[in-house]
Amino acid sequence: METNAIFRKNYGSFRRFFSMLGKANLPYLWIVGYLAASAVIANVGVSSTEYSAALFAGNVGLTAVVLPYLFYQILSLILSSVSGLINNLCTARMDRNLRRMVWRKTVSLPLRFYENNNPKELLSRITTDISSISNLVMKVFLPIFTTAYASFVILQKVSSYDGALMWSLVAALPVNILISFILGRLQFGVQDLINRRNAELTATVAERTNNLMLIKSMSAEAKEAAAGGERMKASYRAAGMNIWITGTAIPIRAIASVLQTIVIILVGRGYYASGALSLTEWIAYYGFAIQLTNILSAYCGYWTSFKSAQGAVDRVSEIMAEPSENLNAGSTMESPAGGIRFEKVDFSFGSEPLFQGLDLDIPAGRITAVVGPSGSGKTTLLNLIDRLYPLNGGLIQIGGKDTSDYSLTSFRRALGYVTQESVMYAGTIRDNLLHGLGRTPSDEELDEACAAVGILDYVRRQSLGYDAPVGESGASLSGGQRQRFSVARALLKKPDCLLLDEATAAMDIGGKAGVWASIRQVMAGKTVVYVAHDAQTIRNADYLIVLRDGQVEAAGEREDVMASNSYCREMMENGEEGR
Ligand SMILES: Nc1ncnc2c1ncn2[C@@H]1O[C@H](COP(=O)(O)OP(=O)(O)OP(=O)(O)O)[C@@H](O)[C@H]1O
Repeated sequence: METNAIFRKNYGSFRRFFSMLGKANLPYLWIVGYLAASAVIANVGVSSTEYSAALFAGNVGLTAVVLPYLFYQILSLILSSVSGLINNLCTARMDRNLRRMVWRKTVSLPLRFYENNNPKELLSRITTDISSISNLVMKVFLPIFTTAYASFVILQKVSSYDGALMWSLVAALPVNILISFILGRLQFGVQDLINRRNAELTATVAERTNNLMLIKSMSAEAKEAAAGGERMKASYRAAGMNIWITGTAIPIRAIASVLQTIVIILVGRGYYASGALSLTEWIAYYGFAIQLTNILSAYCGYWTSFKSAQGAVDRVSEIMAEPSENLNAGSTMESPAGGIRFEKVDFSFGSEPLFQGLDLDIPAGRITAVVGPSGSGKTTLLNLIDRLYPLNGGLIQIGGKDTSDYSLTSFRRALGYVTQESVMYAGTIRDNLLHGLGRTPSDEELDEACAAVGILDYVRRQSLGYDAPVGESGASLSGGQRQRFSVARALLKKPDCLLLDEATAAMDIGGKAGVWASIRQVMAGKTVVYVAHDAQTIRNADYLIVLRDGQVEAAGEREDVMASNSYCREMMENGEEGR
């Protein structure tokens, strides 16, 4: 999306970029090794050029010229291979470290961040953009030093032949630099466009492959194929522009290089003709001048990478500059026992407020159902209790203490929360049950939790038991089975406060009853808050809260509210009819 905050056009934030690099734990030792190897290569290159000049000037003495020439040639070859290897290793390590850093940041950003930025586009941040940044460091920033040193060594040598010659050579060099600079600016714009188009394509493919079932059930294959095709066409167009610009740049650079060579010859020939240079020096001068041109042309090619990476730098450093959730600030929540109180809570997702001055009491040690029409704010209420979003105003207390006083990590660990989606990851049943648990329970304890939610028989039927894979996002499980494992995972936390968002909605009637009997038993004397949509589930509550448009319409003992509240009565009547 062009309007996406990640893509805001705000280039040039190098302070943020260097602060990001500072945190990335770069492979400094390898970098020093690369710089040292480059310095040695520069000096070896000078010796090698001088011996080759002597050789081609007719000095063919075996020990004085030929053997040293061969020695420096071979040494230069070996050192160039080693330095190339180190450079590639550095780039790979930098990729790894930067990806780790951005990924750590990504998972620690507040949910609010993802309201404004498409999470799927972050895939490209972690893949393509990080590669551009590693390239930028290894192919642009470090070569500033290696190129400068190599140029210095060469110019120093030329000036040892004749100082004026050295300055004439320096004056002749900027032709190539100017051309590369102009081409670099052109390529930057196109490369940035390619990155954005690829990010959009990745986001589309990731989202659609997650929802293949919907696409098939809606017979939307042709429409989705066409929509994906449009994204691919946009990527292709951007790549096509890049190919044209790069294709045009090659002959322009070649012409510039020929012109440069002519200028070099014109500059040096006068010195040779006047006898200021010997034949060997004249050949060496030519070799040095060509080397210098090649070094600077290559560096100006890196400048193109620099311009291309600027967009990536901006996007990634913007993510890194986003404030993370402060997970560890505050006191440690030992046990969220006690009633939950909302005091004048204000909350909104956008400009429209969802809750305004919401006051609400959820009793301790009892089972409370939250009901209400779709969109009335039930899920958000649970999310706010779990502190997944910061409040705009007011406070939420548990047991008389402001929940924001506790560290987020200890607070969320102490609460059990089964969300509406029953999220499962690719992995084994055990991986999913232990996710975020912070301890390794015995198989007996796992059996107990699975028996409580009626899924133990299923586990026993698997030849691998708890080590059976569940497929991508739990694809090999039914909706009801996913919910049972999700509830088991929450029960294994042994929470003093359990939040359930339609956590039994996909289960059969008998299964629901069994799971609720277990929840009542396991959570006896502890606080349970759940969102319910159907008559059967409502019956499991002791206490009932009816939400409507972000307001509490009714709250009290279940029987009282069911008898007095029109929404509940209607719900029960529909529920009875349905059975
Ligand atoms: N991440 C979000 N970004 C923006 N608006 C949101 C977000 N989540 C919920 N909303 C809006 O907040 C309101 C309350 O949503 P919520 O999911 O809490 O309702 P609900 O009562 O749980 O609904 P349902 O019974 O359908 O699950 C809705 O208008 C919804 O559109």
